Amino acid sequence: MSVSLLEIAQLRELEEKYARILGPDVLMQRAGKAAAEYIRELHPETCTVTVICGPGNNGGDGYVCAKILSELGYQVSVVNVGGKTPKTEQAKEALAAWEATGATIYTDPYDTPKAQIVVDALFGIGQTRALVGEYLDAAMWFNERRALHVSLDIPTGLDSQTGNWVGGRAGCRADATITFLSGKPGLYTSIGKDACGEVQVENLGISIPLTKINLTEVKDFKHVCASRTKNTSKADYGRVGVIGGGKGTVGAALIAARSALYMGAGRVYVELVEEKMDLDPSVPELMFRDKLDLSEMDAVVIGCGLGFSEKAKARFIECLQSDAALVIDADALTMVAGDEELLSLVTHRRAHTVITPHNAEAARILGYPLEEITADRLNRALDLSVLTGAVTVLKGAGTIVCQRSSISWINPTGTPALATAGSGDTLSGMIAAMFAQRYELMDCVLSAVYLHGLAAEGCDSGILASDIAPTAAEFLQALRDSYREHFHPLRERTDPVSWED
Ligand SMILES: NC(=O)C1=CN([C@@H]2O[C@H](COP(=O)(O)OP(=O)(O)OC[C@H]3O[C@@H](n4cnc5c(N)ncnc54)[C@H](O)[C@@H]3O)[C@@H](O)[C@H]2O)[C@@H](O)CC1
Ligand SMILES: Nc1ncnc2c1ncn2[C@@H]1O[C@H](COP(=O)(O)OP(=O)(O)O)[C@@H](O)[C@H]1O
Ligand SMILES: [K+]
Repeated sequence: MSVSLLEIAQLRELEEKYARILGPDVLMQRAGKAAAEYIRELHPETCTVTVICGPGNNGGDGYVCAKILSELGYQVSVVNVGGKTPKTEQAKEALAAWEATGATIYTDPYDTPKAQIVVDALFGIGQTRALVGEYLDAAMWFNERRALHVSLDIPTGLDSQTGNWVGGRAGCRADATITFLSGKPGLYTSIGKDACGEVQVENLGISIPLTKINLTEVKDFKHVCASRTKNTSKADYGRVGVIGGGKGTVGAALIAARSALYMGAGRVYVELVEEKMDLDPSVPELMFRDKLDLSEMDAVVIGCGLGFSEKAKARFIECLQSDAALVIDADALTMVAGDEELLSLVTHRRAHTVITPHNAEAARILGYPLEEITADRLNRALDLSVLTGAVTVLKGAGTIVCQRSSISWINPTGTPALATAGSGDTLSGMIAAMFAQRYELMDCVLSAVYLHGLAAEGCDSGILASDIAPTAAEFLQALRDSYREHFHPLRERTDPVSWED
């Protein structure tokens, strides 16, 4: 099962339920304690800490955390930013408990002594409007410190749903975020990827319900991680066809095709609509056809470097009418934008269909300005799946995978090293390879997206698109080794991945 990411309404519901069951302040006490323990893990040696607290329950968490850290021997300064009375009873009590220690309460962080750790407890999921005044100043103070920056629940200013800044106003940037009850979608996509630093989820001893938004984990595609049976041949791993080859962009189809081979497709064929090639000397395993017999293909990738010629469009229509699993990428996506006939063919497909737009392609298909996509990538991915009936892979930092049933996954892997020409083509080839090997629909998509991202972990740049699939294949092998080890009846369980549900 995936890791659930809860939306605000679901978090509020849980909060109310457990306030009734456990008492109103128990979750805040647990959150503050978990935060203090997390900070101790990050910096076991006692040191100077400044906690900046806002007017709501996030601030309450901050007061509880401050008191526990102080009891652990850290030298803690606390700021009640703006000096107002907290808005909730629990937060008032938490402030009173800190005051009872006799420590100074600051109202302006600039008055506090220098600290090695700064803790952001300004706002959490209750922030509804852009930061202004003393709160904005406090967030700027936080960012300016040369210290370890820790945010409680979410970095102040971040929209926990979309991963954008509330009201477009930048807030706190943390090195580490401890988030309570469950992960939230905004921590794992868009600006959230930068603002949170390392994310630690602390469920506060509460059982978290399954939800429609998940963070992908390896267990979500464990069937792909099972070893192949030995008595097999290439016929068991299917045929992938890649159709591209617009003038000057042959490479895109070759990259996709090569990736499909690395990810285990039995045979891979290439059809170039405008160009002619019989052999790719760097990948002689690829086979070239003037026109693929679509009925022989298990999976087809169309769009990578395809161009927009009449011939390309006619071929796209034939693919849409075929029974092959189809990955629609790049130029084919642009063709669909504003073309009712093509869109209708997409929606009427019976075989598996995946669309892999980046934000700009998503904007074209939906007919929205780009900003409306980036403002809420999760909901726009859902719009795309509803419009097309296809599984949507909305690419970018925190790629979103979404089904029409409105179940979504945010992919946790990937780095800016993937922001290089051709890496999307690689992903399309990888997805098609999984289809050719006849895994279940979501196993195919989630595994390809996850492994594609994993291949770039630890790098900011310096990766060529054609290097991604070979590295992803190595990671897949490591997962298969771990899986086999785990389920081997005679071996000790030492593998790092937990495979049980
Ligand atoms: N959901 C839960 O079950 C738990 C929540 N806890 C904490 O409680 C937080 C949520 O608490 P709250 O609902 O009090 O929310 P916040 O602490 O985020 O504060 C919201 C308050 O600030 C006001 N506000 C919003 N934006 C503002 C702005 N830009 N300038 C000034 N005021 C603004 C709101 O009107 C509201 O009164 C969570 O993020 C978490 O830290 C934890 O204590 C433990 C459990
Ligand atoms: N900053 C980033 N962090 C994580 N993944 C990224 C980042 N930038 C790009 N990617 C990934 O790289 C790929 C780029 O695809 P795309 O934009 O279609 O490139 P191309 O058209 O050159 O093939 C996508 O899988 C996307 O999710
Ligand atoms: K916060």
